[in-house]
Amino acid sequence: MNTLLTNIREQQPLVLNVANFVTMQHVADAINVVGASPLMTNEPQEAAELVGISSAVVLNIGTLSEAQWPLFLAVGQAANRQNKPVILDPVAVGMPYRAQFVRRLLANVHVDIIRGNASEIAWFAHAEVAGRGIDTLDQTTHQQEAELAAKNTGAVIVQTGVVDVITDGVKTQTVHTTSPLLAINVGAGDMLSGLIGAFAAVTDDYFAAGVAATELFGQAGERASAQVNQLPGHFIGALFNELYAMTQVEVTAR
Ligand SMILES: Nc1ncnc2c1ncn2[C@@H]1O[C@H](COP(=O)(O)OP(=O)(O)OP(=O)(O)O)[C@@H](O)[C@H]1O
Ligand SMILES: Cc1ncsc1CCO
Ligand SMILES: [Mg+2]
Repeated sequence: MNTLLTNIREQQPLVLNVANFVTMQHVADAINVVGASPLMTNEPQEAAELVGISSAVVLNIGTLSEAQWPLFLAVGQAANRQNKPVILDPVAVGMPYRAQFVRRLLANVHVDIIRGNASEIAWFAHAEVAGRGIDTLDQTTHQQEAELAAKNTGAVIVQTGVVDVITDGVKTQTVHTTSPLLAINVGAGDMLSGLIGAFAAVTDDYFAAGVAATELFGQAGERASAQVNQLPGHFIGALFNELYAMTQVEVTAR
């Protein structure tokens, strides 16, 4: 039994998000259906007080602007001061502006978990991968890059793709759920990053949080894909239904 999921249902931790404006609603819904409580923020002045009532912080750079630098800094530093886990989703970090923003962020904020696709994680391994055609790399290379990214950053890395790789640079675990609809759903990665926040909110073991969230999300994605006969237009509702159902089973099975 996934005891972390039970902990989420019982504690209903608040997960604070600096979200992107494309997938914000889906991220809030995903966090909500597994039993945690989402809160989105866009005001640096309230960072300390919102972090104070939160159990994890998710920073997503999807629709970044320089005006948001004080927000990222205030929320990240408040989380560090208050010992709350910080999860980073480095959307398109290979692009130069985003790259220097993330470099600045990592110089000022300790990040506990980074969740990205293979191209994004490769940037943390090498810091020079824009347009490198990373998808042609084989899985062994992906895993080595995830481990190198973990060593470079000191963060647990959750690298998503056909196979998901979770590593702290020493121990590594792979998750083999296969859901093509997850791959094409805009925001699947953002939702997973939010769920990792929900799991990191209930344990200090961020490796375990990364594994549990990735397994849950992958399994829900597989079930939802089957439910809708692989039709993308019906997928998101089915995904929330399956995430919710799996959470209910976990709790009633106690
Ligand atoms: N080729 C694939 N086959 C099956 N599942 C995949 C594939 N690629 C990604 N996934 C799954 O999709 C989810 C999101 O991962 P992905 O790597 O697409 O994130 P992302 O690129 O950040 O997505 P987004 O930007 O849309 O949020 C993960 O659960 C991952 O396991
Ligand atoms: C499409 C898109 N553009 C910026 S963020 C985002 C959602 C995927 O992360
Ligand atoms: Mg993404």
